[in-house]
Amino acid sequence: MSSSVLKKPVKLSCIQLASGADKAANLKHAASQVAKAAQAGSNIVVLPECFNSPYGCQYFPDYAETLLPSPPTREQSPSYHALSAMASENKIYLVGGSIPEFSPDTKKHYNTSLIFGPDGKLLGTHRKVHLFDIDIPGKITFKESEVLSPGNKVTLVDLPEYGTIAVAICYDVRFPELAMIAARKGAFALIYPGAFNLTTGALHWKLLAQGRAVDNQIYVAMCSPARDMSASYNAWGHSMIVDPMAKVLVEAEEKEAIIEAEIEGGAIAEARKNIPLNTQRRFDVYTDVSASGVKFEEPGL
Ligand SMILES: NC(=O)CC(=O)C(=O)O
Repeated sequence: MSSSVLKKPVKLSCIQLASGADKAANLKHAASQVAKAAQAGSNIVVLPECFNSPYGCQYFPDYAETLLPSPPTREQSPSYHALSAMASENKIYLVGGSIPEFSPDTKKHYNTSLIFGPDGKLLGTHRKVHLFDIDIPGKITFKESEVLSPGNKVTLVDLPEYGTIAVAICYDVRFPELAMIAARKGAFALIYPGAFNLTTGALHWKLLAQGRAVDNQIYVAMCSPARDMSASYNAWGHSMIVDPMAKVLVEAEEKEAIIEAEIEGGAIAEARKNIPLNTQRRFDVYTDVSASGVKFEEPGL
């Protein structure tokens, strides 16, 4: 793999958005923050997990939108149309965080990210593959699988001017295989809209961002909602962009913020030249999980 994984330098930003219960207000607010990031020069903009709703199993069905048939009508998915307009009006690539989705085909709910190009066209979708089911007694219990179903593919999205990004959602960051496959397939950045909490955020958020970066010698962006202590789920915040040597280039605090960093292919090439993991792997000792049987496409989403 060479430096050409990122064709030219690009400004990447994460919007650590403050969202509430009013979906229309959330969409309007997201639009104003995306415009701000674009005016400041960002070409790739990322929103957080469940940016249009509160985060929690009790909310997913009420906030869910229908994305099929594609494109959906405005009634079926106001968020799809709002995100498409944010991308086209600002001429940016937009990783639209995630939204709760209901599929009329499968009759199931998903946690889904929509990725749009500068012309407002949908470039890709990712349904959260690994659902957030944890139980840390006395701290946090969460069971997304009570309401949501998992996606079933690795998501790589081609941004013609720049190269390929991988998009996954929050808990997906804990699974190194997914990141490894995306990096071996040529992604220049792993982008995770996410919403860790005060327990796991303090322990693992930064560690995982740096871990995925150093394992794969790749940029990593993790984009959280702003922390709201009056909400039922308190997001960790601390959105960050990490470079291919695992250095944190920029990190938000807890409150609403836009963080941005210029990223460039030379840093990926240099990391891979100086520490040449890509030529030192021992596939005679262990299996290359990226070599076969990887699912990239999901018909109709
Ligand atoms: N919210 C998530 O999906 C994941 C999370 O908070 C964690 O892994 O911790």
